[in-house]
Amino acid sequence: MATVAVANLTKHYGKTVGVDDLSLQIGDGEFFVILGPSGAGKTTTLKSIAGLLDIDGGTVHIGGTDMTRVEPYHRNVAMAFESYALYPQKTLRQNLASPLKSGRTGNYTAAQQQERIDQVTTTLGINHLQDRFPRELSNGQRQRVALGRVLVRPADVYLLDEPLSHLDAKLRAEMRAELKTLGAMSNTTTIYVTHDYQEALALGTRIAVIRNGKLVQVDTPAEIWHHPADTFVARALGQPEINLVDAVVDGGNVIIPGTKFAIPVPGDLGLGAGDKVRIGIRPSDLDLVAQAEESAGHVTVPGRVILAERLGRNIEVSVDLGGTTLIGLSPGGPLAEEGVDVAIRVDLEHVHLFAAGDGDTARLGSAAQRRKEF
Ligand SMILES: Nc1ncnc2c1ncn2[C@@H]1O[C@H](COP(=O)(O)OP(=O)(O)OP(=O)(O)O)[C@@H](O)[C@H]1O
Repeated sequence: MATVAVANLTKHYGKTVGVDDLSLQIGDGEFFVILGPSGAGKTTTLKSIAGLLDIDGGTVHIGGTDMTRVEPYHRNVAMAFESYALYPQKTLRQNLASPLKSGRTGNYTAAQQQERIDQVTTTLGINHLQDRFPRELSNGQRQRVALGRVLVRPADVYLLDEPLSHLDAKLRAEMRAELKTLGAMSNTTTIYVTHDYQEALALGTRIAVIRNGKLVQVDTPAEIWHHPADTFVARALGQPEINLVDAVVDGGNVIIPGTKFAIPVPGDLGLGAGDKVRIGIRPSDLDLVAQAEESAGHVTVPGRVILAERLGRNIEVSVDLGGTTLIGLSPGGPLAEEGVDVAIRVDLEHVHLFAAGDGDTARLGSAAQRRKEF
């Protein structure tokens, strides 16, 4: 177990930005997730912590010790990559035993080795396959063995780079649950890279969202979900994506022009008449009701369902509010039908306000302000 502190980390590949002045503080025993789209700099960050890259600037401390110039071998971190190599001529058990034989992490008796192997293979659901060779395993099983090769070795920090990316959705969900128990069990500091927001929300004690090599927000999954720092973070989480709609301050209300959407202007944000903002509403926070009735703490707006498509367990509904369409997720029923006049109802706490603009714009007000806004 160890803390990890990355300060002002910078790495360029020629003219391409890998990471740019990135700072992260990771606590002892944390399961810390780095979330970001392809090319955001996730792998570059992990490799820098592992010592596998020549960085341009910044420092890496592990367990309070400056490791910036220390060879990877002496950092006592274990890193798993997206693509894994297994020894083809060794069984699953032998593949997992080899990291325990290197000697640098202590000497294990055969019984101790087997105990660790059993623990890891049980967690990963491959205990019954210990005598198989890699060629006798499915891709998903091979990926789990490769992950096992990392986890079997005691290390101060595990660095996992999209370890579930090659698994199908069902297996991924299962493995996610298993990894969570493993994290809780081993108590080792883990830094886990993914571009899958569900994985990030399910696994992370905290999540760092990065974009173009820069940190955008770092917080608990609940904070990131409920108080995204900007529209980029808001859009990165949730499927279907958060609705983002232009709005304007009119009198004491924020309104969406052309619709009956009106919410009181939140205090403390310094908004005045005519100011433009963007409203964000997650589809999962939008309920369909029969009519627009006043309801304390909510905004209700009449509209019409113009599209209803099944999306797994839910129906994705597009509701036209008068030239503005919002997407909602409904469990079904008579309101979730095309052509039906309905109203949408949203808890005011779930109405996000962002600065006006087309690209990524910032959340208005601090998280603390926003929480007591309405
Ligand atoms: N060896 C390299 N040479 C040149 N450019 C690189 C190299 N490695 C990474 N990059 C670039 O640096 C940026 C960050 O890459 P990185 O692999 O860290 O992103 P990532 O977030 O891990 O992406 P992915 O999810 O696709 O793996 C990208 O623009 C990438 O093209």
